[in-house]
Amino acid sequence: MNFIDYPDDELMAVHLANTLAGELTAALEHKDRVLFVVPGGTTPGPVFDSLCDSDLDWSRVDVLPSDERWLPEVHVRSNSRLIRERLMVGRAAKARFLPLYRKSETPEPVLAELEEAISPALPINVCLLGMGSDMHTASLFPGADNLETALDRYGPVLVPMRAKDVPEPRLTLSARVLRDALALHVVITGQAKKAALDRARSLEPVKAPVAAVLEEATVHWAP
Ligand SMILES: O=C1O[C@H](COP(=O)(O)O)[C@@H](O)[C@H](O)[C@H]1O
Repeated sequence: MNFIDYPDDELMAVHLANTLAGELTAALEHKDRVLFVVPGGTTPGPVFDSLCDSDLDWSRVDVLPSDERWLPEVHVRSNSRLIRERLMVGRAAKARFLPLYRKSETPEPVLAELEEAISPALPINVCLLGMGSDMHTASLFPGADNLETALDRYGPVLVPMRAKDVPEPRLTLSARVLRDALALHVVITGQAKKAALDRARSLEPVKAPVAAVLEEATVHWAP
């Protein structure tokens, strides 16, 4: 794991956005289309604000959420909504969005359809993840019903997930797919998440799911 700490979150957003733009540009030199995975939640907004006007060929970038809260896209908690409103604007509006949601009460009936839509775009070229202070990343939550499947090294691409205290069903990329990303970053802010990261480094992924991706990752932290 590589760890970068920044004096504040504004500097982190700008620096991280530059890093991601550089990696996307480099990937576009070798591939026709590149796959960029991004998180939802509260942390990545400022990174998206800085990244969306980067001068790169967004028309050849596929943007895929790391996980989705099973809610209509108009819902304020929808990860897709955040990504569309904060990342896929300005120059980045030309990117193609690969949703992890279809209109259905639960993820299971549309799982195969979604997996079929995203599998041809794999592996991930550039991946940005968030982390909760409970040590979850994407929707790999400690104690979640399908965590074992999602952590399996031969596991599927997508895994539906339900966890205590998580208000809606989730759909998440599996640890295997995230770990296979050619460039992998985790962005976190605040002392509580720094303490959670330190704790996760000495735990098994089944207790601290973020540990499943840390070895390959660069973690960006600001107070
Ligand atoms: O529920 C989720 O949480 C994580 C972390 O979110 P944050 O609000 O603490 O930044 C996020 O990375 C994930 O995409 C989201 O579904």
